[in-house]
Amino acid sequence: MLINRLVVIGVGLIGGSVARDARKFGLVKEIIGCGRGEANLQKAVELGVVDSYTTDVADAVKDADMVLMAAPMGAFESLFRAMKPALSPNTIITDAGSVKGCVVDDAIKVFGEVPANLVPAHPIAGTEKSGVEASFEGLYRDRRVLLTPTEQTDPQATAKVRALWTGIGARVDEIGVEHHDKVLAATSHLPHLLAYGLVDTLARMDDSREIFSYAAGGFRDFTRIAASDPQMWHDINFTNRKAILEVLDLYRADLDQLRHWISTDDSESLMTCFKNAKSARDHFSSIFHAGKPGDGDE
Ligand SMILES: NC(=O)C1=CN([C@@H]2O[C@H](COP(=O)(O)OP(=O)(O)OC[C@H]3O[C@@H](n4cnc5c(N)ncnc54)[C@H](O)[C@@H]3O)[C@@H](O)[C@H]2O)C=CC1
Ligand SMILES: O=C(O)C(=O)Cc1ccc(O)cc1
Repeated sequence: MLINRLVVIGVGLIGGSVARDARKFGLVKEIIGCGRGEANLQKAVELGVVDSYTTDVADAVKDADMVLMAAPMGAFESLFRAMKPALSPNTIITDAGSVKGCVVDDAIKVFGEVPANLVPAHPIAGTEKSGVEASFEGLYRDRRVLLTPTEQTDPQATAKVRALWTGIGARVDEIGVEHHDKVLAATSHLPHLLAYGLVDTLARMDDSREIFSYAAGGFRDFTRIAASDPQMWHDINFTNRKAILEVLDLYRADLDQLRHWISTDDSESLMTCFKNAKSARDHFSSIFHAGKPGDGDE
């Protein structure tokens, strides 16, 4: 048995999916859910995702072997504060948040240093749905999980978190915190921002009903992620502000360039751009894993 008592703070899509598989693969003896929404936590017990729950964070973590934080990024600092008085030095703290620099920063604010047993992590798969009822077994089979241990992180804690993810079928890599946030700003945070922005722009147009009713598959592909949880994406944009602004500025400049080519009838430049993009997309699609929710390539 890898973990005696696992505490999942935020039993939603991600926390619930990890809990389901941790149990299925016999990695945990007991799973305690913790969060703010009692109805969701009760549902988690009914579904067998957790064994019991509490809304009191200190109570939840006091005898935990591992705490998995799977709440929106904006909640992390107050969660660290709430767990601090009850944490044992042997308890491993890990998370599933989409941004990693803010986890380290929040931990330093609360604990005065990066705790040796903090192993920041990010599973790079999910869906646009939220809540425990959206969680499912197998979400992380063959999916990538990035661990971002710091210099202070105890390698044994990292090994245990790695074993949890590999135990539920994920492929685990380690990467630096800052590098993680830069890469994910480009491949995940920017596309979500663009999808939200486009849908909002079109929804505010006079003929929006007609626009949406005649939308083809391409529009659905591009905007599925705009149905994601607004609170979660609000928090991601502010906690990864610097990296997102950098890549957004780059993209804005390239959009202006596209506009310029169209307005000046520069057919050659537009064609070159589209050909380059197509060959890059064709090349990268061979390394995507198609056919499962959350891979962004359905
Ligand atoms: N949705 C996705 O596809 C992915 C999400 N993530 C990250 O995982 C985390 C959780 O996301 P989801 O499971 O999708 O969200 P979710 O909305 O399905 O679940 C989040 C849970 O956290 C609870 N919660 C909210 N505020 C809280 C607080 N202050 N204290 C305790 N619990 C609180 C909510 O009640 C909910 O049960 C986020 O940090 C997100 O960035 C990471 C990878 C993929
Ligand atoms: O629904 C999708 O396609 C996603 O991109 C899910 C997702 C959302 C946030 C993450 O940090 C990682 C994956």
